[in-house]
Amino acid sequence: MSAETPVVRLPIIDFSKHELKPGSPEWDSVKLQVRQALEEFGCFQAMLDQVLDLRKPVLGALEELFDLPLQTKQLYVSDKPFRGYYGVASGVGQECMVIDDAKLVENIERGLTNTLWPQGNVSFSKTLVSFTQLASALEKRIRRMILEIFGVEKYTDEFIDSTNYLLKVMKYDGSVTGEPSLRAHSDQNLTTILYQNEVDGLEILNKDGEWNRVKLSPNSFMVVIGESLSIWLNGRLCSPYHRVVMKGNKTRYSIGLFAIARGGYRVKVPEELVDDQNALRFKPFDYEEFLRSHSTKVTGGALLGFGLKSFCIV
Ligand SMILES: O=C(O)CCC(=O)C(=O)O
Ligand SMILES: [Fe+2]
Repeated sequence: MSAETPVVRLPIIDFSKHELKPGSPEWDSVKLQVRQALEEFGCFQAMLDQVLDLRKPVLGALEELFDLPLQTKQLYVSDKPFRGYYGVASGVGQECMVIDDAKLVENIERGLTNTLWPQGNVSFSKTLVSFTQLASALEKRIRRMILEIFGVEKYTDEFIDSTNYLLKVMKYDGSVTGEPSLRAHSDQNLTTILYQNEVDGLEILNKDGEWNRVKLSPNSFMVVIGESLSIWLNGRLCSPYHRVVMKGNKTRYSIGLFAIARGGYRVKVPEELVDDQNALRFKPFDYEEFLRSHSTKVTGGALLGFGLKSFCIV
């Protein structure tokens, strides 16, 4: 079955224009492309000049990290949901590490780098921080565009200010079994920004219920809508189902920045998105409360925690 999976080329949207300021014609043109891509796929590729500059250091840092001995990687333990090293638990050759509140440079430096390299590793920290900064700036721009698309831009600052970022680095061993290395899921957070090495593996479920392999461009980040944002929009955009299936024996590395509604912030559908034609579909929720109450599992290394929509459905 797996050898036949068709390839989908997701739209590539150019974010590298320097004049890309809210209100400019360039901004409006990119916003329109974002809308079309999200309505069709729930995801797209965002092209940025700086991505190619970061490619070598980021992929190098991922290899350097996962090449460490297992005992060293296991020093990065979890004292909070999600944070930590998750290795080979799934039995499908996937390892990952999650750094919470990655927005804070100190958490990368103090939490991860200094645990794994007690003598320090400045270039490693710098690389992950650069990725985090570029990806989070892009995420904020895209969220602003999405709110404008639905005429609720007045909430942009409050919404963005209530966001935490989580950084996740992943390694997938090659496999020929056709079994997913990361099982099918939709991201439960707000939005996800992904990047990978040259080894493909990501698949998304299209509207006809068929799996498509995603061919990712080396100069672009993959942008994915999560369930929290879909709920905030009263269901207006859909979060795509996706998984990772490895083919062949090459190792895949990926890195993701996950925007998450901060604990204490109630994710609530704006009143402007509810009317006679659009009944309120979701009750307000606190994402951290959901995680706590919903026996969230980090299964196979995925940041899952299924069931957000059923948790808050009206
Ligand atoms: O490795 C990837 O590209 C996808 C990872 C993913 O979907 C996730 O961690 O939620
Ligand atoms: Fe995902």
